[in-house]
Amino acid sequence: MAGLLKKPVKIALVQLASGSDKAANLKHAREKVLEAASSGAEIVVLPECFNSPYGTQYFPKYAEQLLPSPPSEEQAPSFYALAAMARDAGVFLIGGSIPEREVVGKAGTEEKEKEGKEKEKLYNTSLVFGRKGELLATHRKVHLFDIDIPGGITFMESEVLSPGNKVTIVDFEGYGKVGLGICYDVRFPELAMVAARKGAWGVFYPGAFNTTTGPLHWRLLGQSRAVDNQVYVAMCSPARDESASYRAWGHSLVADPMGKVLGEAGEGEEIIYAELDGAEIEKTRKGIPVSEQRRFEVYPDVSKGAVKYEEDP
Ligand SMILES: NC(=O)CC(=O)C(=O)O
Repeated sequence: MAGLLKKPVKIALVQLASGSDKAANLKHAREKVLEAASSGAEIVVLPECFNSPYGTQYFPKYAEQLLPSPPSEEQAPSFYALAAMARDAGVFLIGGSIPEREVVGKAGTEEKEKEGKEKEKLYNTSLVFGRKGELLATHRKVHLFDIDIPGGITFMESEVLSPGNKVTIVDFEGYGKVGLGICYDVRFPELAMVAARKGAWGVFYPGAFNTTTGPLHWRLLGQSRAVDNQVYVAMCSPARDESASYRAWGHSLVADPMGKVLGEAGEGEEIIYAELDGAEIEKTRKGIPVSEQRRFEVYPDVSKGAVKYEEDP
């Protein structure tokens, strides 16, 4: 009987170097996605904010209107570029994340009349495309990155962004289901736990940790989510740009269901490949059967009850 991961799959994490020129970033991402596909990858992942520099000052300028369907290629170039990359490479593409603009209170609506003007909300959003370039899922970063470490880093995504409100699980036809989170989401075990208990074989995180938190937490969190749930975990970072206001940690990595790191990048641009096999999930779960040993009479099952899980898009 096929397990959660229905057949072995090769994945690629593209630790992309990007800058301030959106068109150049999209072109470069396309080259790398095609390169990964020509090396046999069937699922390709891009980093958080791969089409822009990362920072609250950049989100409004780079944001595109994406949903329910993008207005035009001119207004949503990243959406169309990602769809074309997935189609031309023939891969499942987890398109990192990009700043998204949602116009609320449209002209003529009651909300608009009350407010007297159109308003907009911004999100940090990941788009997932299938092999024919069709949109499979969208995930808006649920946990906004608001931290203040004296002498380290202060970052307040919530000054500009609104959070997403759902757990995202996407079905890759022929392979099975994966969960999706963006960066800071990895610090919240519940998202990965819900996805795993709903049958995901892996959890994918486009992310951009930094040089303060990255050294201690990035790898630890990736391994923790893998071990907690006995699933594969993949985390894909941008390459470090020493001249940027936000210096990404890099170190894109894949952890297996035992928590072993199968591949990890350095700080520069690089593609990390890993071959994933569902038999590893079954072997781990047979040897350490935590999923049968849970004590839901002692604590609640977070995958039950008030879980927001909407069909995508
Ligand atoms: N950039 C993030 O969302 C998260 C991060 O850098 C951290 O948690 O540390």
